[in-house]
Amino acid sequence: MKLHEEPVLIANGITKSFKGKCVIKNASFSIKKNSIVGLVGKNGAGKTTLMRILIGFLKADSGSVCIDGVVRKNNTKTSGIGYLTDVPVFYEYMTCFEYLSMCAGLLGIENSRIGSEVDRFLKLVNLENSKDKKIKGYSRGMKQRLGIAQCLIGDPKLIICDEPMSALDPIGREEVADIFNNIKQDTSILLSTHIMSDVEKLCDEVIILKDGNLTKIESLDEVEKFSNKSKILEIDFTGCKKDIIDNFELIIKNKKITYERIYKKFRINNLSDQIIADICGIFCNANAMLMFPRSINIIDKEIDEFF
Ligand SMILES: Nc1ncnc2c1ncn2[C@@H]1O[C@H](COP(=O)(O)OP(=O)(O)OP(=O)(O)O)[C@@H](O)[C@H]1O
Repeated sequence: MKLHEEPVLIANGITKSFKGKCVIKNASFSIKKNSIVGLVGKNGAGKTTLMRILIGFLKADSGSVCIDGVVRKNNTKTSGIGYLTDVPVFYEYMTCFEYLSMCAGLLGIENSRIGSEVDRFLKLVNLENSKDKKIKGYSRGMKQRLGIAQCLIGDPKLIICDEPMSALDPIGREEVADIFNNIKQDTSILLSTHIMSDVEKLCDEVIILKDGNLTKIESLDEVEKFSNKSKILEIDFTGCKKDIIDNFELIIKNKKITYERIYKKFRINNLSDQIIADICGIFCNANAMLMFPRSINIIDKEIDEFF
């Protein structure tokens, strides 16, 4: 999809310190319409702090935030942005329909429109069949989808989601990813995450926070390269004969692939398309060489190892 070039958010020179420690240093960036932007960084990098400043829950020491063309004063809350915390809390004795209706009312939607509006959001997050169940019976994934519906009320131009997929199982993560891909036609999304495969699957751009400094990756190609750097290809020859394993090692050495060997396991960092093609090529000929590893896996590095 071609991204619309007009930014929905422009942050300029955001700086924030806590007790003399600078967590965000002079950060400037923008978020385009119809885009999904990942915010990544290790624990304590300042992701939540930055998101809270953008939404207006926290005052920056300096800098400005402009939402959809309107510059927000430093300490005012912002309309036009929805916010989903990492662990959303609901009135669990309510049904999801009742809860969203209450939120819609509090946000000033006219009574006559609340029912149809809530149904529209429930459809977007695939909860229409559970709308009359009490929230306390919801799974973690359903609660997360309810949280997304809540922050879509009022059709904000941007939603900001703190670790929206971290606590979910793979199916829950897929469901949330599908929802994000559907709603980005109308709403840009800034999401923080520790999960690099989610970044690769979802994000058009990535903001990296490290030591208070912000850098941004702005093309899909670069996002893919960045995400590849976060992966390790692990080839496990446990149970295989030593000469077969040594032969494999010789082949990858000749191909100048950098690797780490731990007894019968190989770990290959900094994956590229070329390396993946080379490894596939080797195993296409595996039959002739009787080279059958026990497993070949692509795994995500721990976020702290990556940064
Ligand atoms: N209200 C506060 N008072 C003092 N220090 C704070 C406050 N809020 C955050 N910090 C500090 O600022 C730094 C950044 O915290 P923040 O929660 O923004 O990081 P994060 O990237 O969201 O981390 P995580 O991935 O663990 O959620 C941390 O060192 C944290 O201890």
